[in-house]
Amino acid sequence: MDIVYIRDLKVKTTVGIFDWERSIRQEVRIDLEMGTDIRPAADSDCIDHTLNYKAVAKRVIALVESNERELVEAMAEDIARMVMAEFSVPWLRLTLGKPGAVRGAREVGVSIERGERG
Ligand SMILES: Nc1nc2c(c(=O)[nH]1)N=C([C@H](O)[C@@H](O)CO)CN2
Repeated sequence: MDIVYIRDLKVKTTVGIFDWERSIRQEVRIDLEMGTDIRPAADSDCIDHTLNYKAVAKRVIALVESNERELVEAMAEDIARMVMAEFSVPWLRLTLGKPGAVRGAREVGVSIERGERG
């Protein structure tokens, strides 16, 4: 299986368990790897034959910007389900991080893997 990826996608959203976090928008950082077969696109050199990372990124940004969750776990699962359903992705690995959320750590968050690798 091949991978189409989006790395270091930064989006502002409302996420967190504390009252002060419910009233602000903070940045989350997303890495997304999506399983696919790139050979049809490699042979045809045509965007219609591949998983369009720009289209996926636009949907992820729209979802995260409009999403309000307490936990990064919930937000990560929302993104994974949307990508798999809307783009027919059979397998993905997603990291959702909150930069600077914990003093002394560059980033905290979750990494999840969903679906079957072909
Ligand atoms: N496993 C998690 N732990 C924590 C989360 C979370 O979403 N998942 N969230 C927080 C707070 O919102 C934190 O990010 C604020 O600094 C704490 N732990």
